[in-house]
Amino acid sequence: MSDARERVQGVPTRARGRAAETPVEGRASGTTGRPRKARAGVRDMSRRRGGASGEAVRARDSSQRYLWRFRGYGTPYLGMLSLGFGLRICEMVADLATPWPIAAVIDRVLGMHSTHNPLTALLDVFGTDKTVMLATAAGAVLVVAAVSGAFDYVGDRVMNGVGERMSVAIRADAYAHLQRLPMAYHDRQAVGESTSRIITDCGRVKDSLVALFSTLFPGLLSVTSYASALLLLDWRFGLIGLFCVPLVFLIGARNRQLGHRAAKREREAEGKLAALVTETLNGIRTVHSFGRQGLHDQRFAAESDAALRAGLATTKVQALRIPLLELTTAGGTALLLWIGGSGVLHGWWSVGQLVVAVSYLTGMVSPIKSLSKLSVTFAQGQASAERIIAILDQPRTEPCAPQGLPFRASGRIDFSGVAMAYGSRPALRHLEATILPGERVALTGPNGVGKSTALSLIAGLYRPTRGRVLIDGRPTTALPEQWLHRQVAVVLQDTFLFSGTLAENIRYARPDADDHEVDRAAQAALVTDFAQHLPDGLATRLGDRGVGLSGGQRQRVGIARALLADAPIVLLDEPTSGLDAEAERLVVGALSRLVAGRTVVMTTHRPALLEMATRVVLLGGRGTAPCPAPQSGVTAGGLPR
Ligand SMILES: Nc1ncnc2c1ncn2[C@@H]1O[C@H](COP(=O)(O)OP(=O)(O)OP(=O)(O)O)[C@@H](O)[C@H]1O
Repeated sequence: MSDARERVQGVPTRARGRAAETPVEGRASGTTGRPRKARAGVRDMSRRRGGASGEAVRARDSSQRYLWRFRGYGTPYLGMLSLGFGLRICEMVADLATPWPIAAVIDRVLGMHSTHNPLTALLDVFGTDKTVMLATAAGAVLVVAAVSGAFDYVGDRVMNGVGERMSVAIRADAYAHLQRLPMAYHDRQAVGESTSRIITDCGRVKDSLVALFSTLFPGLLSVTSYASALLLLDWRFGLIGLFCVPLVFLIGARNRQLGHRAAKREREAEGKLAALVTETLNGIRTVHSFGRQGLHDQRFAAESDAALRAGLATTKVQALRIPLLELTTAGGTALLLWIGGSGVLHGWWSVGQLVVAVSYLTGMVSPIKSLSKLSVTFAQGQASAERIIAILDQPRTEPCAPQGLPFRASGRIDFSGVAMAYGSRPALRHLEATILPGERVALTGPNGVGKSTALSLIAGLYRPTRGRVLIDGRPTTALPEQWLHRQVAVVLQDTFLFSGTLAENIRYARPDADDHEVDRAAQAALVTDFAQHLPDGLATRLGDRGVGLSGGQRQRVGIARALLADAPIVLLDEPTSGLDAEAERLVVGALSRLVAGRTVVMTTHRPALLEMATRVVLLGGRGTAPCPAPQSGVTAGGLPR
C-alpha cells in the first residue's frame, strides 16, 4: 500500500514518534468486532508512520477543503487528464460549430438576410443551387453532431476513469490505514461507523471526483467557450450572456454552504445507523434469545429520524436551487430575445446570427445548471471526505528496522514496572515479572484484574502507559511489528475465523506455508479429526465468522494456526472457557502439542489447562486478598480492586 498520508495533501510534517507519546497506543489488530476487552488479534500488521498534530488538523478542518486534500491522488493520472482536456476542447469546437449550418440555411437558403456567415463561403463551394446547399447544411449538422458525440464519448471515458481510479486508491488507502490503526482507536470507534466511512463515504467522494472530471471541468470549459463566442459574435450578446453567470454562481455557492452543513449531519446520522445495524447483527443470537427485536426497532427508528431530518434538509436545499436558476436563466434568454429581436428588426443582425446567439446562450446556461447541481454533490463529497480524512489523519506507529534481531527469539519475557490504562481507565497498575524461555506461566486472578491486558502487552497490541515489556531484553515498543508477530502466537477465548476454507483459515498464520505444513498443523491440532467428516475436508468453505463449526472445533482451528506460526512464545487467553468437558479434553490435547518447547503465558481458570503450567501466578486481588508468594523471578501486581 502506498502511504496514504503522502497522497492526502496538506498533512503537516509528520510528528515522528508521536504515537509513542500518546497513551494507550499500540499496534493494529484485525479484530472485526468492537472488543469487549483487549484481545490478541490478526498478526500481519505493520507499523506505520506518525501523524498530524491535532492543532494542524483542527486548523484545516475550518477550511472545509477536504476534497482538495485528495489532489495528490490525481498525480499519477496527469497524462490521462491532459488527454481528457484535449478531447473536451475538440468537442467544444464541434459544439460551437453546431448552430452555424442552421444559421446558413436561414440566411442563405431561405434568403432571410445576406450576412457574413462563415459557412456562406463553404456553401458557395456547392454552387448556388439551394437544394445542394440544404443537403450540405443537413450533412454538416450530422457530421458536427457525430464528431462532438465521439469526442464526448472518449472524453467521458477518460475523465470518469480518472475519478473512478482516484477514488479506488483513496478507498484502498483508507481501508489499509484503518486496519493499521492502534487498538486504542478501534476500541473507541464502532465497527459500523468505520464500515460506513469506508463504503458509503468513499462512494460519495467517488461521486464528487467523477462529477469533477465529467461535469465541472467540461462545464467550465463550455461556459467560457460559449461566453467568448458570444462576445466574438457581438459584444452586446456577450454582455447579456455574462449577466447570467455571476448570479447563477452565487446561487450555487450559497447552496454549497447550506448543503455542506446538511450533508455532514446526514452522514453522521447514517454512520450511527450503520453502527447500530452492525451491532445488532453481530449480536443477533442475543437479540433472538431475549426476543428484543422491538427494542432495536426503537433505537433504529430514533437514529432513522435524525437521518431523515438531515436528508430532508438536503432535499430542501436542492429544491430551492432549481426555481432560482430557472428564473435567472429565463431572465437572460428574455433579455437576449428582446434586444436581439430589436437588433434584427433594425437590421443590425441577421436572423441566423440571432439563432446562433440564442443557441450559444442556451449552450452556456445548460452547463451552468449542471454545475450548480454539483453544489449538493460536492457538499456531500466534502462531508464524506472530512470523515475519511479523520481516519487518514489518525497517527500510526513508526515502523522500525529489524536490524540485529535474531530470526527466532529465545522466548524470555520481562515485565518491568508495567502499568496500563485504557484511556483514563487503569487496567494494570504495576507488574514486575520475568518469564524464562520454555516456562509455562498461568496468570490467574479475579475478573478484570488485567490478565488479558498483560497478554495483549506481550503481543504488542497496546503500549504500556508506564514501564516496559521486554522480549529477549528488547522493549516490544521498539520491535518491528512483523518480527514481533513471528515470535508470538495467540489462541484466544473465541477464535475468529474468516469466510473461506478451513485450510485458508489455518494458513492465515503463515500465508507462505505449503499444503503439507497446513495438513500437519491440522493433524496436530486435531482439526483433521472433524474435517474428514466434512464434505470437502480441509477445503470445506466456512460461513461468515466460521459459522458451521462448534466452539471447540473453532478453537482447534485456532490452535492449528498457532502451530503453523511456529512462534517461540505462545499466548493462551482462556482458550477452553465456554467449552464442555469433551470439547475441552480435545482442545487441551491439541494444546499440549502446541506448548511443547515454547514459552507459554496463559490466562485460565480451568484445572485441565492449569495442569500444563509450570508456574501459577495470581495477579492482584482485592488489596487485602492473599497473593501467593511469587516463584522465582515473578512478582505479581495487578490492579487492586
Ligand atoms: N479494550 C478495552 N477498553 C477499555 N477497557 C478495557 C478494555 N479491555 C479491558 N478493559 C478493562 O480493563 C480491565 C482489565 O481487563 P482484562 O480483560 O485485562 O481483565 P482480565 O483479568 O483478563 O478479566 P477476565 O478474567 O474477566 O478475562 C477491566 O476493568 C476491563 O473492563
